[in-house]
Amino acid sequence: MSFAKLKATRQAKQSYVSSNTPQNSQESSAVSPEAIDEQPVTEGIYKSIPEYLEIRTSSTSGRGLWTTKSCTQGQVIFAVKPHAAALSNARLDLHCSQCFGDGNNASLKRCTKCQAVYYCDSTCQNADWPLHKHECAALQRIAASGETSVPSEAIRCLGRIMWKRQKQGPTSGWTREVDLLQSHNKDIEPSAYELHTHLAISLVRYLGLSSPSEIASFGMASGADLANFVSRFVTNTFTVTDPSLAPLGASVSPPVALINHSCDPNAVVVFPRSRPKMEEPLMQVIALRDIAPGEEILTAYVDTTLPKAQRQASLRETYLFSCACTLCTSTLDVDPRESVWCPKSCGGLCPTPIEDNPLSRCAKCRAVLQKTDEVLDAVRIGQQALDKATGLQFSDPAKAMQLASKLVPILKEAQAALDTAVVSATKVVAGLDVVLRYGHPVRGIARAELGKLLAVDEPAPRAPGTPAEEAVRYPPSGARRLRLALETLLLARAELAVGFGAVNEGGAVGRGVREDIVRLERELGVWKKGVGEAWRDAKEAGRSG
Ligand SMILES: C[S@@+](CC[C@H](N)C(=O)[O-])C[C@H]1O[C@@H](n2cnc3c(N)ncnc32)[C@H](O)[C@@H]1O
Repeated sequence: MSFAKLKATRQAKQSYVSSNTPQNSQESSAVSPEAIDEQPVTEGIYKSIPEYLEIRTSSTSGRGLWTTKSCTQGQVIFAVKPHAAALSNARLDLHCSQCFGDGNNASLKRCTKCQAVYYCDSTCQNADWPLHKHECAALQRIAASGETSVPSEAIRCLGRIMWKRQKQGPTSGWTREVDLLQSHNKDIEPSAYELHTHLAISLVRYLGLSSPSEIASFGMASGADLANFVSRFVTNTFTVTDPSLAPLGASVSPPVALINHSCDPNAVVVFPRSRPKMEEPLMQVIALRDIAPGEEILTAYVDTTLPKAQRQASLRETYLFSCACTLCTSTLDVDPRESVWCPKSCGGLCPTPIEDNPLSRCAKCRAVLQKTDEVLDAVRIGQQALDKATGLQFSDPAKAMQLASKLVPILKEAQAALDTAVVSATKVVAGLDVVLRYGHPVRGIARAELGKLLAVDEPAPRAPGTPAEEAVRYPPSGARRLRLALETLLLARAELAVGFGAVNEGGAVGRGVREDIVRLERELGVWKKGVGEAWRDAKEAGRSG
């Protein structure tokens, strides 16, 4: 197709006609109803989006998805397989490159040609072959050139989209959806421009293109088209996660990418791994709360446990907008994301002291926060530890897993270490409860982890104290601890069923929690029986004595 024709096709795709305004709008909408002015022409595309979702366009946030029917909390609003997905380099030898599963701990089979990707079995390998045959040749070419590392997930994901669009053709629905992804090519900052240029150059090399004219075989007319394509990728890419939310790689799904952002979202995108493996990785958009007809579906693009300044900076840098959601415009005295618990334990919060203004009081009881230097140090050390742990999870997940698995035997042997871990996990859960909406998958996962820690066999359970002592002891010991573990896991299961979808039973983690609950109920039954028998024995001994 000629450049002029391509340009005309693109312009036709981007011409929008007027539409009705929505019936009503709710508080978490990214845009006010007055701002909704257009409805894009989308005939023949976005077929995976259910009929009750409408694409509407506004001058403030572009296209978005609006529901015309009520959605209930925990409902899967829609589920799609991404147009393309690629595992991160650190995950290549740990997961199947087709279904993204971990092969259920059985050994994965390596592609004998490129030696870079792995599969569960020949079924997964055959299913991936139509795309991997191009990728395999590209990876072999890159290795033969003396390059020791495999191209990044971004390049491999972009490569997959390019080969698929070559196969589908420029006018196919699949390609049109990709071409309609929002691009910020014209507005990007110089630093982002460098990143895009670097990605585009690496992509050209990966695809093995030796002249600009070869781009035409991918339905693109010029290097500028390629740069635009890269820009679209950056704005619309999603992280694929495993069922416990650990990052696995990058993906692109144009239907899901229609959803705009809010820091107080009414929906989440997760990969609960609830379907047969050939349908995975499947992205599922789940309602975090009941959503009324006429509301916009909104997800969060950034970590909403972060303070506003960090969220805004991240949104501006990658997505080029300033968020005006309910959370960002709220005038609350104290944001739990930037506060510490009241020193008098009244349940209130004190704004985190800052060096310029170390005086901080509890917003509820007005108690003054003492030792602010220590608080500032603790915040700094905590942030450094978090950055380090997150960095390791991305760069070397195998090492992160190895370190975590080394912890388990330590916890099983040292009561004090186990109790400290329980206390820390409890603080994480309490913190997440005040910053994230009920049912958010991060809350569900954290609560499941706490429940599992409480259920670990105590190496040296404490002898019971007086009822008054026991009432304030945390974590409790013995049967009280097991009961708390059970209650925590029941709460976790309920939250996971929201965040990962009710029909998915909370995804793989939710299903694991259900098994833990059954085990604990059995164990508690044994405790009860044991205690009952001990009472009976004692009574009988008393009678005969
Ligand atoms: C993944 S796309 C979302 C769909 C996009 N609106 C479209 O028309 O294709 C992300 C882009 O949408 C816009 N956007 C998303 N949420 C927004 C919001 N709350 N306010 C303003 N713009 C938003 C920004 O331009 C952002 O870079």
